Amino acid sequence: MPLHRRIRPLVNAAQPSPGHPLRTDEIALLRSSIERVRPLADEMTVYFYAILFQRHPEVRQLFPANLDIQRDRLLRGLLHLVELVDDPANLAHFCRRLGRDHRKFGAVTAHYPAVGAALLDSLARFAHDAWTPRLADIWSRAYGLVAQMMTDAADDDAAVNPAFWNARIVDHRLRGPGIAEITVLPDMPYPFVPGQFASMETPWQPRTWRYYSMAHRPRPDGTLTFHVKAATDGQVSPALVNHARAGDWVRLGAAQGELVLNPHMERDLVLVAGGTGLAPIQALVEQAIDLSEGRRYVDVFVGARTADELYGFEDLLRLAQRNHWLNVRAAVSHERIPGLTGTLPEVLRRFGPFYRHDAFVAGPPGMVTSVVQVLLDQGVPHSRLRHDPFDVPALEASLPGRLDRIPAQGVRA
Ligand SMILES: NC(=O)C1=CN([C@@H]2O[C@H](COP(=O)(O)OP(=O)(O)OC[C@H]3O[C@@H](n4cnc5c(N)ncnc54)[C@H](O)[C@@H]3O)[C@@H](O)[C@H]2O)C=CC1
Repeated sequence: MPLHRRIRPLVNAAQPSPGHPLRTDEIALLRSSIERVRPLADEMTVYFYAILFQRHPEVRQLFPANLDIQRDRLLRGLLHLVELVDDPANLAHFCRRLGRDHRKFGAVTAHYPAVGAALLDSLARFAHDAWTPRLADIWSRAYGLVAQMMTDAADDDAAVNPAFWNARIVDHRLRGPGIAEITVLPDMPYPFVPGQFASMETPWQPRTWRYYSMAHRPRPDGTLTFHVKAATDGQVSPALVNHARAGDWVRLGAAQGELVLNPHMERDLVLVAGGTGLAPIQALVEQAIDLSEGRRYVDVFVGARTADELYGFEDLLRLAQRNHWLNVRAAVSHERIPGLTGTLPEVLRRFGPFYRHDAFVAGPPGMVTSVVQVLLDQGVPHSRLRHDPFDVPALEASLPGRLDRIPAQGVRA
């Protein structure tokens, strides 16, 4: 049975049924307890992992050696779940994605109670006197529901997909300073739609997963190409750019992401790519070519810091030469070159307004935030703006209809 038919609405102020739905007053309590621990988030997450690993040492092996990013994600995930608690459809969507994605960590049903107990004990400790038996009961039911939805989704997914895909690097080429285009061949068919991304684990940082978008529509030969820039403070992307070679193996989690075209919509499109955010935008351009056949105009803006980093632009120009409805423009922000100079938000202000368009934005979080603001100022409604808060997608990726509520923020790979 599909998951959405299995879950009952979480909120039911009139008729609370024992053990399950949360009433409005209970949700308010849940939220106020989270606000209470929010300033102590760092200490609370350290404590959470400490007691979890002390009680269940076998769980430690599921996590990367360096827990810093993971710590950050736990609390953000929790905050996000609490934010969605009165929105059953989106909560189910989020838990489903989380449950499916957690399969790659080897997270089995048996671990959920251990995590839940550590979580409640941590909340109890850091909420101090605000923690009451009633609050403990509310949290316990909320956690139980989330864990149930995640395990159901994981079970459903296990019927059709592997927990992860092994993929062999078949091509590795440098496209700019510190930028590589890496093509892999998964050992089994890898389903995705253009604009989505995969999580990737490399042999150089076991159990550390980073996110990279497929730069194309699905191909007949099943290969996948990613754009990777070696972040100076990163652990995974520098290894992928500088050490990975054809013949190396990586692992991929299931495709995710909401940066996807609705094939039934025919509005004009504005697509904005900053740096390696070009990957999903290029995939959307390919799909628009398949779908549109000139039924709509597509404006693409590609931004880079320097001309050397403006890889991939010529490929787009060639596509534009063959498709009159496709316009592509590039902007360079940290160098003066003939053509467009400036940051993407500045350039979009010059070319807009795009209020009749559907807008898709991909790139560094700061750029996404400011481009989204420019588009909102130009009258693009939230409902027609799509972006993935890319650096923490499994936990905070935008949900249909909630795009306006999700901040773009995060850490570099
Ligand atoms: N689906 C998605 O949203 C995807 C996101 N990404 C993310 O894109 C980023 C790419 O990084 P790089 O290639 O190093 O980009 P970058 O730092 O070289 O910047 C690319 C462009 O964005 C502009 N920009 C950067 N920060 C800005 C800010 N705060 N305000 C306005 N404009 C700004 C730059 O001027 C330049 O035009 C990574 O963080 C990666 O995680 C990558 C692929 C897909």
